[in-house]
Amino acid sequence: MDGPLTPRESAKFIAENSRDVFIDGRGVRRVAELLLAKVSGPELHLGGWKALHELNPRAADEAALNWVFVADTLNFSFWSEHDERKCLVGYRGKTYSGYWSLCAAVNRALDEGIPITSASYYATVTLDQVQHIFRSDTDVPMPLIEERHRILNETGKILLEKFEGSFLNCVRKSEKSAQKLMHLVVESFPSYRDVTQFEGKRISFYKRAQILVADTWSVLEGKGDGCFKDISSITMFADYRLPQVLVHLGALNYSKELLEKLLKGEMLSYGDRQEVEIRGCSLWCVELIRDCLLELIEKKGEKTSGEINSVLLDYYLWDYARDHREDMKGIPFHHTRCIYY
Ligand SMILES: Nc1nc2c(c(CN[C@H]3C=C[C@H](O)[C@@H]3O)cn2[C@@H]2O[C@H](COP(=O)(O)O)[C@@H](O)[C@H]2O)c(=O)[nH]1
Repeated sequence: MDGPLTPRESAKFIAENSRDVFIDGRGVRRVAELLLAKVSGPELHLGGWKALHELNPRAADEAALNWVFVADTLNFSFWSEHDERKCLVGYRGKTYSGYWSLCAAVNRALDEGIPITSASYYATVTLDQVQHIFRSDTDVPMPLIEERHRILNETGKILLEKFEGSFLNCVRKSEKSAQKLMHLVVESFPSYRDVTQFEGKRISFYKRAQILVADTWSVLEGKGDGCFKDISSITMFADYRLPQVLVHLGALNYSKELLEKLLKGEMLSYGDRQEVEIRGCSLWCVELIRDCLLELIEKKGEKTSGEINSVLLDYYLWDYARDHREDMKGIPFHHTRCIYY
């Protein structure tokens, strides 16, 4: 049986058949113009991954890669039912929420001498130990903690069996191809298989596999084993924050019926038609924004600080969403509880 459509093909197909989510061409252009002003700055540059984020590793070595692998293996579902009651992790004098609470907990564990980024440790780590490592400063635990425990054991065992316990060996097997690495990760590690159905077709988003490739490229600073010649083939990562910021910026719209559902905080299940439309149209929207931005750069002869691709646009828009949380309060994000994003 042939595989699912690629994320890019899936997104195009979904956008062409979507009933409740719509891309706004004028909004796409407005976002591209917003980004045009940033193309020569640090935010739309590979170096921003380290320069702008104090919890990310500084190094570009095997240990840093294994840090990225654990972080992206657990990089899912941080949202809480009530925003005022959520998991928080204090680390080195700062308090972190959401994805950053995961990174803070990993760094806190390493500081405490717990080798949480070593496969030989997390392949057999117990649920009690995982609950301690990812403990919250509030009475709200990190969501899906049992799933995180199961996935750590499963992933650690496979990394030991197939890649001598180091993600560097997985990267080296992909021979500097982003696509080969993405597919090797999806084939080897079940929790990365972000695949579902839409209108009778098998589609893929591979959100965590794609962000793992992107973070590998970033942590290795695009050099050596991380010099992916095809990094531009990686699309944005279909999570629950990007749709929210794209609606906020006017590039994406929801039908009245869907917006009402989201405003009520109704759950959508992984693979539901509307959930797939939100993820697919967001992905396609970012592809259109990237095309428009590259046209504007060409037309205006703008100097860029390196190649502009969907990975960098995604990172920028995700950071923008974190920095504009207050302004975006009125825009709902979809509530899906799953291990894929
Ligand atoms: N599209 C996209 N989704 C991303 C990321 C990240 C963090 N990655 C990079 C960002 C900085 C570092 O440089 C990391 O490399 C997390 N997420 C997703 O967001 C959700 C968590 O959101 P909140 O609850 O607000 O923390 C959850 O689904 C999580 O999977 C990204 O970059 N793009």
